[in-house]
Amino acid sequence: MRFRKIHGAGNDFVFLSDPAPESDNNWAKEAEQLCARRTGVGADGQVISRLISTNPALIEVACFNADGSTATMCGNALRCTAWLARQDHGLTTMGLLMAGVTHEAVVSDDAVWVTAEVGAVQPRCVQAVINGRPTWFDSAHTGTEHVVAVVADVDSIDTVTVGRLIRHHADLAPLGTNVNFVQSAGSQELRIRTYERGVEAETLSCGSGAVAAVVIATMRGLVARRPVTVHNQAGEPLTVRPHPDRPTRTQWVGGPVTHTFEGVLA
Ligand SMILES: N[C@H](CCC[C@H](N)C(=O)O)C(=O)O
Repeated sequence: MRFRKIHGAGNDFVFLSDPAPESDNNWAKEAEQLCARRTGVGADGQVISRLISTNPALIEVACFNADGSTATMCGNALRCTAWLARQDHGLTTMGLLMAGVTHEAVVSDDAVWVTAEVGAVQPRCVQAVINGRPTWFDSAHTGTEHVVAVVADVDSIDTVTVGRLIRHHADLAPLGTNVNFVQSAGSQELRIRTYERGVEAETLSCGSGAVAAVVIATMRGLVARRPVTVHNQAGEPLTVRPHPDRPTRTQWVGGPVTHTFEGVLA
């Protein structure tokens, strides 16, 4: 089977596009094997995409985390899927159906944009001591579980240690959460670091995490309800902006997509 390796602002995926309908693969197990950094292709996740209609253009997307768990939303995987849909099918606008939710997508030459739906927000849902300072995390559901802590300096955080602590916090069981650390970086600019559930590590960027960060940063008065640049560990910022028709419910997240290599699975 052919695969393509693509990253969305540093969040990397193994893509299997339009697999034969009769293939009865155990995708979760396949994801675990293919995402392994030493013994597989190496990725944060595996994405299976299928064009299910051309008019209107609709693509079904399934995303598995590196540990084989299912991601109900992955902004960067959706952005990469949309980029591929332009390559493969010449589509520049389309719907992307993931975990029962249809996301809008727009592909331009310099960025790929997808929508994220914003659900429940809960201020101060869990606390941790970070560098000796008790710090609250607010939660924001952006298609998947995210918590966000506003901190003075994201570089000073041991993201893996604190991330794991919060990800496994008893109050957030059994689902757990992705964990974001956010810092104000000027007018309409944030810096972010994300510990991702399912990868169980810090990733270089996270689309739904960037959206959660902007939702919480807006609530906390760090940014206004206008486009926000979110600087990540990849050095390839994502931009988050409110959907003009439903600014409180839906955000667009956009940024670069890079096709790095492709091959055939042995
Ligand atoms: N990196 C992804 C999020 C993956 C979410 C996943 N870690 C989970 O919650 O299962 C993004 O760009 O939105």
